[in-house]
Amino acid sequence: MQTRCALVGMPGSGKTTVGRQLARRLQLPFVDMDQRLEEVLGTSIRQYFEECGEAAFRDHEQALLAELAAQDGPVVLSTGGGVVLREVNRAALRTGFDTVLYLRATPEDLMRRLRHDQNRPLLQVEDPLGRLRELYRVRDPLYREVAQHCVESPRPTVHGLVSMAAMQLEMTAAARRRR
Ligand SMILES: Nc1ncnc2c1ncn2[C@@H]1O[C@H](COP(=O)(O)OP(=O)(O)O)[C@@H](O)[C@H]1O
Ligand SMILES: O=C(O)C1=C[C@@H](OP(=O)(O)O)[C@@H](O)[C@H](O)C1
Ligand SMILES: [Mg+2]
Repeated sequence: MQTRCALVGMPGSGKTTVGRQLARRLQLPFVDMDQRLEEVLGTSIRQYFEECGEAAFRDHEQALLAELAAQDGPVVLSTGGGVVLREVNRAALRTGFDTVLYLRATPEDLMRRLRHDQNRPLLQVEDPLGRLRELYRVRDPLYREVAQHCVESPRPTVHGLVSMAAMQLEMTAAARRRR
């Protein structure tokens, strides 16, 4: 299948894990924005946040998304959870990709997954669940605004999410062919 798909969602929703497996299943090139940014910045995201701050990170994220959105050719793109915060990024997602999928998960589920994770700078706080709830309150409407489809399940497994995402892309591609 030839498609340009982007995955959005909260940190821990599975964008990186599901995106990689989805790309493998559909035999499409895979790009993870955070992995690319770590290569460009020459350091980990967490380290970069600590040394240069979130705003500097967001500028690099915006520049990379603009570059990726201007390319053509099939791709599965896993974004970082905060990419939807800037309107210019939401516009790039809308214009640069055929399909944007929102991997939705509740703050409580995300907390269970990320309890021992030290790589997400925004969650290295005293009350990470409170932070996740606050991020979710602000971002859930933005993910919904930018995505055509919401991929969710009460008991999601990575395999289940990959299947749901693949099905959604097949349906979108078929609808496009009929038009
Ligand atoms: N649906 C899921 N069910 C259980 N664990 C998951 C699921 N999605 C992701 N994970 C796990 O949660 C962690 C964060 O996933 P990741 O793909 O890095 O999320 P994101 O890129 O959205 O921040 C990883 O350890 C991953 O294996
Ligand atoms: O939610 C966020 O603002 C961020 C999420 C991270 O990516 P994941 O969503 O893959 O964790 C990474 O881009 C950075 O730490 C900021
Ligand atoms: Mg990720």
